[in-house]
Amino acid sequence: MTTDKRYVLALDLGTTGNRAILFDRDGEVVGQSYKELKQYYPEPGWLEHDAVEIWQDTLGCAEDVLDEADVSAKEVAAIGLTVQRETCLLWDKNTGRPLHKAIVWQDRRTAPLCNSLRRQGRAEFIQERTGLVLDSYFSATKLVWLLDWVRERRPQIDFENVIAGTIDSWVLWNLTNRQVHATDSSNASRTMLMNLEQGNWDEELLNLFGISPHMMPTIKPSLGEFGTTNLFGDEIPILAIFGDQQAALFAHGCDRPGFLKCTYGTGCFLIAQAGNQVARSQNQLLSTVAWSREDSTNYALEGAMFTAGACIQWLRDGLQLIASAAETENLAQQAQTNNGVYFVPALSGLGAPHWDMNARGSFQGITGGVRGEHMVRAVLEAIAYQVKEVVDAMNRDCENPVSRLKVDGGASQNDFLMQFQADLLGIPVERPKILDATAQGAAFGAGLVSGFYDSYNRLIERRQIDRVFEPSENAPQVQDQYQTWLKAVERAKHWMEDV
Ligand SMILES: Nc1ncnc2c1ncn2[C@@H]1O[C@H](COP(=O)(O)OP(=O)(O)O)[C@@H](O)[C@H]1O
Ligand SMILES: O=P(O)(O)OC[C@H](O)CO
Repeated sequence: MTTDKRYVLALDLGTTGNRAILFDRDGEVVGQSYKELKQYYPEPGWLEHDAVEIWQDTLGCAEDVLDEADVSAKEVAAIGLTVQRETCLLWDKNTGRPLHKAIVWQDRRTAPLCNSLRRQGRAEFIQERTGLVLDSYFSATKLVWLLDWVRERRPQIDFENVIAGTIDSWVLWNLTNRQVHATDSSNASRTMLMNLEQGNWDEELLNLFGISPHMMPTIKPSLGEFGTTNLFGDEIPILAIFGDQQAALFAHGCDRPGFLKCTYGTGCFLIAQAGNQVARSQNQLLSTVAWSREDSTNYALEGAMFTAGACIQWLRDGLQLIASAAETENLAQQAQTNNGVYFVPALSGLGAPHWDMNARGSFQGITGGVRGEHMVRAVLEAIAYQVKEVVDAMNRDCENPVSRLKVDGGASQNDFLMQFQADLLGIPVERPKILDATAQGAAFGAGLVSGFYDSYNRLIERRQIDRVFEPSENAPQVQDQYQTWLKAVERAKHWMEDV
């Protein structure tokens, strides 16, 4: 490693927005750039992203952060890429153009296809092969929908030129001047097409979904070589790719069984490290890849909750009840109680532990005295209640009960939410200074592969805690409310009929 290398660049492409962050040798942030991403809702329950916008914003954020920090590509040791998972697209490798907008992980349009596969008795086979619950959350049925759409609307297309991928593959392909069509095993494990035990595309699953193997990216180790980019003035190697939730697990130092974290971003994702053996849940949690190296794979158990920060975004953009996400904290404090209002955050159905694609969001318990701030508070409380459900499921699956919750992500900056979470769980909630653990994990990974960082343990030891929220005297009352919320959840389930 030459000494002119002073930084690692993390590209963190989330659901709500894309960011680029520069980290120095101490693992500290020296600059960042962020751009919110447009969300397209063409029909109820559908959500799309413009993959060209994702790529342009990725490039723009990376250029901005380098410019603003006055850093040249020569000084960047490596790039680490981390992305929203499952969201996928098809593109034409000759023109470089997507054939349709990307279908986002929250999109429910393929629920009927999943239900039909379930009726055909395929759910257990799929879960056994992939570790995943059969659900429209994952990429496989989204790719089926996209392929059908292309066959119908673009019959002239030559399918030999059509390739598929999750957001990491799309951005990597563009970063490398269309040279590298690859993904890493943490992202691949979320497609519902990867054999979890073997770490390769499963032929039977590709057949089942009618996906031709030539379309699929090569699966590589998360920590390893993904090619280089010369788009910033000099060659920079891309040395790590992770799904964003797995990147956060890496950043929190959760590299041994018994360690877990919860990221409060667009959705909320509780992930427990399982070590080098696939862990199977008895309680509707997912088995997934945490990350892989050339010679080893780490696995994890995951509770995926689809709507967390997304319902705050909805209060802002949909209901226009608030002007900024940050306002929710004061409003919830001012409200003092939820005034009997409970919110079920099933805006995209329910993930763990219910896996109900047909559930929809609801406010319940509304009476004449309810004001906006009670509804805001109910929304924040709901984020915490669903985490409690998943922690309980994790406790049933694992030997040692969760005794401390390490958190990160945009919504974890909300003090009301974090205190409410500590009260509800009755355990401390630990919030680090750097909330962008997803980006931090990608930077740590790429920096370690390049030799820019020499010790994972030292990086983890250096991370600083911002605040620990201890359960307060309100805990018993908050825990009582949880039972009422569970009642509200039961009423929101199975709302939609299959078409
Ligand atoms: N103070 C806050 N309180 C609650 N939610 C917040 C706050 N600030 C940001 N958020 C939510 O955090 C989410 C963005 O977090 P981030 O970790 O960047 O998500 P992603 O990686 O999914 O794009 C948004 O959905 C936003 O509504
Ligand atoms: O955009 P985030 O950070 O909420 O993460 C999305 C997840 O990766 C979806 O599985």
